[in-house]
Amino acid sequence: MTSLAVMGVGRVGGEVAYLAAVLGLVDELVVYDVYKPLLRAQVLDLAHTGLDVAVSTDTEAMKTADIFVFAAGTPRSPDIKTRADLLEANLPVVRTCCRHLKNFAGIAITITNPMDVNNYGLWKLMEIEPGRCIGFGGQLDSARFDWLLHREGLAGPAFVLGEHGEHQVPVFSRTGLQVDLEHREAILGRLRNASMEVIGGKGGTVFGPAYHVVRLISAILEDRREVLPCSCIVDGEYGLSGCSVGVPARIGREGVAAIEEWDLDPWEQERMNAAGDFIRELARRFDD
Ligand SMILES: NC(=O)c1ccc[n+]([C@@H]2O[C@H](COP(=O)([O-])OP(=O)(O)OC[C@H]3O[C@@H](n4cnc5c(N)ncnc54)[C@H](O)[C@@H]3O)[C@@H](O)[C@H]2O)c1
Ligand SMILES: O=C(O)C[C@H](O)C(=O)O
Repeated sequence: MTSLAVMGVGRVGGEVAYLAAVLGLVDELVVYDVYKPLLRAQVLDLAHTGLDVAVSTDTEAMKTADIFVFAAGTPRSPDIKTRADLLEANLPVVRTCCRHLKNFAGIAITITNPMDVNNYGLWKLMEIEPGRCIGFGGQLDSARFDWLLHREGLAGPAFVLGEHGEHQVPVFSRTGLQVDLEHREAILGRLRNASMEVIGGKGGTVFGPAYHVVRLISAILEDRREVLPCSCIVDGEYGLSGCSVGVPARIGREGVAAIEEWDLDPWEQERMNAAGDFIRELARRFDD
């Protein structure tokens, strides 16, 4: 019996629950949303698929789920410039939702922005092992990086580390491509803005995040030990600590089985340092 708990079943949380059910990844869904009409609608809509998946709204049952997905809170609208600007709105949501998940025994996945900061907050508030708290965003940024490279007729392994935000770090040194610094900055600029056109056009990003979150869930449940760019609580890796930041993580049934230490070039390491400093400063809010 595999159980997936989803806190916040709006655009992304709802789609993750639906996809996990459709793909037969889980036997049970435990869903919750503070907005009761939406919660009721999502439960009914899932039931009307006729899929053989039990759906519950019992938050107590979240504590024993195999995977807990945190997607509750405010998303960006076009007038909210950066994901970090969501901290004031979403910090109380993290605090409220995690209060009753102390010592959660499964794997937690943070989606809500600012994701890296919130993943650190989830880890602190839930008091679980660092490797069982995974922040989602790097896979999506990497898919966007790959898409941008292809549009320029370039191709190569595309990974994005660092912050899921303004301080993201596309790892050009692993692409096998010679991209000069000016061109790197131009691509980084496009990466930073990649989601805004979607948000402006349809209210929020859905397909991209939900697809990659479900890939992450399946990597965990199937113990694939695949290397995925995820936000992890670091302890000296890449010279960073005291924060959760995007790094290449080997993902398996226990969560983060290992963090890979890649050789970064100076342009990349400088940006990793800036990402760590930026996230660490914001994450202090969870140290109170
Ligand atoms: N990490 C990523 O790659 C990524 C991708 C997409 C969206 N996001 C982030 O995920 C979050 C959700 O985005 P969305 O588009 O699904 O938003 P949404 O508004 O559609 O859904 C959020 C849901 O959270 C619920 N909620 C708010 N406070 C709650 C609480 N205290 N308890 C339970 N539920 C609560 C709301 O009622 C709403 O239904 C946002 O912060 C967004 O920026 C992150
Ligand atoms: O950009 C956002 O605010 C949503 C999400 O983090 C995304 O990258 O799609």
